[in-house]
Amino acid sequence: MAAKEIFAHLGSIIASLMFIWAMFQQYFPYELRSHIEKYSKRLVSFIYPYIQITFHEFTGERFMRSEAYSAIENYLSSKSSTQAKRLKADIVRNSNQSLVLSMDDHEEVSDDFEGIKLWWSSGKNISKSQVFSFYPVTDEKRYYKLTFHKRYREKVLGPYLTSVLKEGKAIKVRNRMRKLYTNNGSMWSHVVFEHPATFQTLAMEQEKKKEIIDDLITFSKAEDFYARIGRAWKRGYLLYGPPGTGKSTMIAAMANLLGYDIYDLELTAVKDNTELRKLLIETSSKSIIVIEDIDCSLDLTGQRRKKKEKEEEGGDEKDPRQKLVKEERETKNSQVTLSGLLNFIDGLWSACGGERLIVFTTNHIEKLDPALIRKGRMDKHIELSYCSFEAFKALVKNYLDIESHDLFVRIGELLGDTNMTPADVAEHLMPKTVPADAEISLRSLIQGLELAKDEAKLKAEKEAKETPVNGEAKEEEKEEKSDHKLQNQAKENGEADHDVK
Ligand SMILES: Nc1ncnc2c1ncn2[C@@H]1O[C@H](COP(=O)(O)OP(=O)(O)OP(=O)(O)O)[C@@H](O)[C@H]1O
Ligand SMILES: [Mg+2]
Repeated sequence: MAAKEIFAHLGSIIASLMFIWAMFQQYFPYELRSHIEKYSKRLVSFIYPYIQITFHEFTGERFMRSEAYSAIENYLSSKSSTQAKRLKADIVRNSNQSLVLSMDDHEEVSDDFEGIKLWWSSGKNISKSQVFSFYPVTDEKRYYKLTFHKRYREKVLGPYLTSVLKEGKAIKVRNRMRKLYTNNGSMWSHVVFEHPATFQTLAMEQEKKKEIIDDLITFSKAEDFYARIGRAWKRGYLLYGPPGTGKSTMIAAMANLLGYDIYDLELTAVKDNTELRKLLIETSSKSIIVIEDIDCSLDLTGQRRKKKEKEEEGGDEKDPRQKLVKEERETKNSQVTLSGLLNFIDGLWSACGGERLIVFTTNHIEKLDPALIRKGRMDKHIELSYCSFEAFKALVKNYLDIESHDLFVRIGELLGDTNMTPADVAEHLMPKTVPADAEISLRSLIQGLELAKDEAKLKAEKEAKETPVNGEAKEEEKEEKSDHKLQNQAKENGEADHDVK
């Protein structure tokens, strides 16, 4: 009964206060009112020891959302979900479509920074549009307000706000939709990148996998280190191995691990070095620039072939018409040169900020120019090879969800004797029935392995028979190889960066 009376009283007091406030606003002359408001605010700030900072959603240019506001929104999202009672929910389209909660208007959450207590509250100002319309548009201006004791002014304005903005931006990067860019001539176009590959699902030796993950994480956190030693914040990876051993899969896993965008650069579609420069300058920070099958996209053997061509055509060049035709053909073929690419890996990066990984893949590492893959350009060389027993166990855990089986011993033996790629092994392990029957898949794998072993044996026998006949050809090949070696040595001795045209 008593509580009811109190509420009744409270109600009437609030009603009277509101009435007085309305009268005050209506009948007090404007000048007087603003004076009273000004002085009352001063009085309040004199007694009230707290400082308030407001961060508006839109500042200056009306349609530009304030960066600080969205960073704070992200920063507060984790705090709001545990503290605020009224929340707003929204779906963020990232790799796992998570639900993001933020605090609703007029909610408050507290925060703690080195023992300092602070309060964040959200609110909105509603101003009616001045334009007359049948559907009056109300203009909502949201803001966040930070309140703290004036004693901590310096600490809050400096380190605290910096850390809030930094963390907020980092959360935004984590939540954003990632993109896969491809170049169409000299333009990038992009689609949403949603590849499910992760390092957990990647089949390779555990130790090697851990080393790569550690390397990537260290790189992504080393901004200060790279700045201190005066190097551009970039790292080159060369992934090599036979087709179907997981090179492309690993690139997707890298992007998923670090939350980077991917720029899949198709060199054959790039006209010349100028276009390459333009494309690379347009790439954003936090990205992986991928050039697949580098040996195929860049004609590294071109130099030698052109020399031979010149020798053959040496006599004809006196004829100006033929010379013209030849030059024309050369300019048509002239695409990106090795030196153009090298300049980019080395030169440009120092100029534009932000972290970048550059990944080359190839099936034939021996064909690559040593200038391209020396340390500093391609810092880490990763070999992806045929399926080992350890890699098989990882695959079988993913595909069939088993960790041991009687047939594993036989499979282990066969994997040691034959070269089968993880892609082929994976194909055998694909469930063939619903529900999956592990035994059927494993037997199919054994059959496949036995077949591959027999084929390899036949091939070896055939080659052994043909060897004496092909002896001369082998000799020639050897000569070519030593020729190549000599060239490479010459390049390493200082003229590494010259054009290979
Ligand atoms: N190490 C691996 N772990 C898990 N799956 C793998 C692995 N290697 C290959 N696969 C499977 O095989 C398929 C082909 O692999 P991927 O495209 O990565 O090969 P690649 O090395 O890029 O081949 P290519 O040289 O022809 O481009 C993938 O879809 C993937 O599912
Ligand atoms: Mg590939």
